[in-house]
Amino acid sequence: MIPTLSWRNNSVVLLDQQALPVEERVLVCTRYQEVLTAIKDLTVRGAPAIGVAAAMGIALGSLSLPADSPEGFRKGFDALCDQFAAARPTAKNLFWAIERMKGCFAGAMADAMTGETEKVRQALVDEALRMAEEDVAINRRIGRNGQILIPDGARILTHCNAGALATAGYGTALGVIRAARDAGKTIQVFADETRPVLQGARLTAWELQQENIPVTLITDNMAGFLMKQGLVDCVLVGADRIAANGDTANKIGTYSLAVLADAHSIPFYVAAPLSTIDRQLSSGADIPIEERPDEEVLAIRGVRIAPVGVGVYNPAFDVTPGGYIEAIISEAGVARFPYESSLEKLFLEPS
Ligand SMILES: CSC[C@H]1O[C@H](OP(=O)(O)O)[C@H](O)[C@@H]1O
Repeated sequence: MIPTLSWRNNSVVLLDQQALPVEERVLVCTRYQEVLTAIKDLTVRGAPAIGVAAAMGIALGSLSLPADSPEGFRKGFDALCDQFAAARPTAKNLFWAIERMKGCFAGAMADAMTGETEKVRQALVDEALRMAEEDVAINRRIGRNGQILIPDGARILTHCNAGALATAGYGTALGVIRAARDAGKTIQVFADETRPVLQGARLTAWELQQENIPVTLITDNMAGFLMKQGLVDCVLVGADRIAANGDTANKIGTYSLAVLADAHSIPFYVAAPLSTIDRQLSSGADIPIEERPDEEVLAIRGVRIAPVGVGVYNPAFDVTPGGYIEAIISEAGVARFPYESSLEKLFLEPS
């Protein structure tokens, strides 16, 4: 599979996720503005992936920053970071990645002050590439930690795409599925199509098919009936921002799945790197929820499915209270309710 994102000849190469599954094509970004647009229009999407994409975009933008003065160079860098911070509001990983790039810049400031801006530019590129590499390793650890929860023969329902396409590789929720398969377990996946942008139908179904992982596509409104028939053993999803008490923002429709799973006594798991956890947020009440363009609801691939002029509400995420979540799987280990303490332990005493 073409990598979700990569750095090639001072350009950011993105697998164009708007074109999948019909066409596998890449977008070669030679200017940071192209990366910024790609994040906004979901050419690249998924919490960890947009973090790494922003890091690469900032590194790309730094290559053309005017360096006639250290102050001007720093102001230009800060403006780059601000633009990427405004791209999408919900995924904590985006802001975590930007802070990491700022830390790298601060660490190289001595070089910037002496006009060694080429060293700073290279340090930023190296940091972005390191983040991409680390993300895949983190996802493999999430997979190992999570697959223990997956019984042989499990029938897993997932929502949206929390796979290699949502990360720098391997995936979070789909990373757990890959790890369970690699542990020799027989699994099958039910993928919610995930209206309105259809990440499940277009991306998860495609991604799992690439690896011959059995996947059955369902529409979002079928999940409850599937559970009632006893056809789901667990629900496994990704996350975009997790509050200190475990309240989790994820793709719209996740909360509905959690309530349905609770009603049918089906375990509901969240898989996410520690960079998704917002330790400053005591609950999910203040997680910013992105509202996206009406067109995403009014049409599918450009074909209008609703009358002109109808009102539209298009929140891209919802928040699942921590009490509905059986376990949160990270690279540092598995946290269980109550999350105020168990999540903090992951930061302090990784297993
Ligand atoms: C591994 S995080 C993936 C996460 O991001 C998705 O949102 P979007 O496709 O809008 O970026 C969705 O919430 C996934 O669970």
